[in-house]
Amino acid sequence: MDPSQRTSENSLVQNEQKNEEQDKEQKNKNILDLLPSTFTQFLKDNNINLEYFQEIENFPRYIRLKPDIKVSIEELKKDLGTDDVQKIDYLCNFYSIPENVKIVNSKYYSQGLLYGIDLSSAAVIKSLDPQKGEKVLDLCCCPGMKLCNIADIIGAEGKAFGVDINETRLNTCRSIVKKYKLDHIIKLELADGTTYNKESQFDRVLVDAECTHDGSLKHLAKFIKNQKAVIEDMQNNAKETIDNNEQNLDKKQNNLDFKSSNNKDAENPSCQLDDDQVESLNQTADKQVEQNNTCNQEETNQSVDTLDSQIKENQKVPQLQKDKKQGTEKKISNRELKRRKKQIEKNNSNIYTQKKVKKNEWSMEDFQERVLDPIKLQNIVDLQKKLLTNGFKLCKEGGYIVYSTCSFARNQNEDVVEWFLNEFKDQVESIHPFNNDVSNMPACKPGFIQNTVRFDPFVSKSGGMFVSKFIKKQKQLQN
Ligand SMILES: C[S@@+](CC[C@H](N)C(=O)[O-])C[C@H]1O[C@@H](n2cnc3c(N)ncnc32)[C@H](O)[C@@H]1O
Repeated sequence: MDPSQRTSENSLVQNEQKNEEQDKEQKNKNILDLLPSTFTQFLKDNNINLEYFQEIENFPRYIRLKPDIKVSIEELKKDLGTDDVQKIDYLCNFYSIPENVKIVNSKYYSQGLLYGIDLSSAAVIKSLDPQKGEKVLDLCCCPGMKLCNIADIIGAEGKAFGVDINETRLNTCRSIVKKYKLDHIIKLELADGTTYNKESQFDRVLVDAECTHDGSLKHLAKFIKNQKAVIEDMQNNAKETIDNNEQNLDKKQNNLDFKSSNNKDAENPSCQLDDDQVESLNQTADKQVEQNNTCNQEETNQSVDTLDSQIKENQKVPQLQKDKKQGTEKKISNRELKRRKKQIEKNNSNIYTQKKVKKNEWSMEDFQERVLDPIKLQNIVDLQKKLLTNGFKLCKEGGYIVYSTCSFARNQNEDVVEWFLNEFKDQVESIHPFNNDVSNMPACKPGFIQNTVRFDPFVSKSGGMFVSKFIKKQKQLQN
């Protein structure tokens, strides 16, 4: 190949790369537009890569089989009705399947032999590393997927204690435990994990703490999908407004033409003013489309105000017309104004507070409440510290504690670990959740401090998860 040909090929590749980057940037921008600025600030503060959100819609889902079941991958494919079943080698009896496969139709699922569980959750149990016959405590156990995983590993010679403060969730957990025929291994207790007390100490303690759940990106994916639908609705409404306004403009122009040929008074300023206002409403509707795309709460609120005063202005028009004895005009204008006002109000309803969400889906209020409310956040961090402290107390010397959350927030993760290590400096030691061996767990990345790891959609194709592990030192070894 001559050098000039090579140069042009290189520049073609470079251009393609540039285009791809621009596409990515544009996609990120679009997604950013769907999220309120407070939330995107939260993402930035916690180093949450926006590309996560591109990935979520393409996530696989994961299944785990009970350890004692011998099923070939071919049988599994047949049972699940898909050829796309991939074995995940670094997790025991673990597979990825396409997102749209409904496991409720699986015969193995109905027989209690197959679980739906996220990769990051199974990784937490791999980090806890329970052994056959051990006594293990799960201090925040509901709904119970990790607890069942523990029970499957420790077997009938072991005992798994599951504690949760929420009775309803505990009842759900109870039926899951029953379905998977693990009631002889698992003991469930309704209790506050911060004060739960047992004389005998545990070989391993899992503190999968209550958190803001912002790592549950599936919620986010649904939220974004909902927001997209809301925005599309609003765009359609705004377009309808523009079309209607244009039609009215034509009608008014015809009226005006008709009147000017019959009545000199028709060229009155109020008619002119009305047409201007139709035009200005069209512009407002255009702006509305833009604003709806921008999705900035403050801006949306501002436009409500602008439109309100616009409507008030419009309402003065019929009065002026009445003064000028334009009876028929008044009738049309009032009706038209009411319709416009209704349309504008419909368009203007704040998209973040629209309750278009179904049960189990997040609205913007859920986000605000879960992730952004500073008082709630502080309470959660306090709770996490108390749970970890009690988990530490209940663990036997030489035993292991795993602290995990499904939040990306540093203050619920690394900051809690740093506090814990400082508080119990002579009594605990942090150890790497996967023995610092990438082949043990390729699907995670280092956390912000030593011996901590993070799962995220980008590196793990899973929900977000933070994992840390400690060993409780034996007294004679403590300094
Ligand atoms: C992240 S979820 C645990 C998920 C669970 N480990 C699993 O894998 O299915 C947190 C749980 O903590 C529970 N929780 C909150 N405060 C608690 C407390 N003070 N004591 C015990 N459990 C608590 C909640 O009810 C919730 O079920």
